[in-house]
Amino acid sequence: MQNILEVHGLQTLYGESHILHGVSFDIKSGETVSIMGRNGMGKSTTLKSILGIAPPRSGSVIYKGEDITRLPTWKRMRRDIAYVPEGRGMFHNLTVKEHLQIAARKNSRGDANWTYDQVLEVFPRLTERLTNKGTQLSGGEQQMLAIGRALLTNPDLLILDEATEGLAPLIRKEIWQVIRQIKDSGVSTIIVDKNIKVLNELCEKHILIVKGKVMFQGDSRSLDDNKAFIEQSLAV
Ligand SMILES: Nc1ncnc2c1ncn2[C@@H]1O[C@H](COP(=O)(O)OP(=O)(O)OP(=O)(O)O)[C@@H](O)[C@H]1O
Repeated sequence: MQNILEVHGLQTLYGESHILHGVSFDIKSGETVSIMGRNGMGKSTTLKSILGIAPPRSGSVIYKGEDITRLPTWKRMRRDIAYVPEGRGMFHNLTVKEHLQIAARKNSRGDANWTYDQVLEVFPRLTERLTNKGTQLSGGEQQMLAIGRALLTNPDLLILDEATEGLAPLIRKEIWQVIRQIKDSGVSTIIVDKNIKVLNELCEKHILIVKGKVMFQGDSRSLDDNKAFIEQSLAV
């Protein structure tokens, strides 16, 4: 299988603060990959470097064989990368329906595998909220809307930061079910989350970041073999 993404030696700084110290990994097409790590270790910064929101000082991001390290974020999005950030970014003046309608587009190949109706089918809760403003939704509904919006761009690579953080158990369960459906639809996905159990079962590959360095990468079997070390690295 071909790599959809290769990240080589990312060194990323915010001003004088050196956050990423040579982060490298790759993702095969269709793979679902977890990024784990304690708070403040550089998970979101890794995602932001891939997206061009926090461009690395050195290192490279290769997407579908093309070096996109210096491309502006919007051009990466036009290459079918979608991002669901922490905090979700809803507009207070737009309804759920409008959020979804504005996001919907074919991808760069002209495909529209995810449609407005399909998104409502996987997130029936949103159907009941179509006329509500984005910011009137509960945290879980906002997360569903954020994922729905991302899907409607028909991405090849979906990046989810803190997909289930702070949500009620039942809502988490619904979101994990949808992430499973996204996986089954063949979209390559990067998920930052803290739930090792679900990630272990869902993802083919796992990456552990500690203080801006990749301290572990491997498949679920290897994750099991290194469980003690990984749990220790995630313990607060
Ligand atoms: N815009 C910024 N300016 C300066 N420092 C930042 C900025 N964003 C993040 N940082 C710092 O960079 C470090 C890594 O943050 P990052 O958000 O990548 O961590 P994380 O592993 O995603 O953790 P969390 O789960 O808390 O988001 C932290 O020390 C954080 O305070």
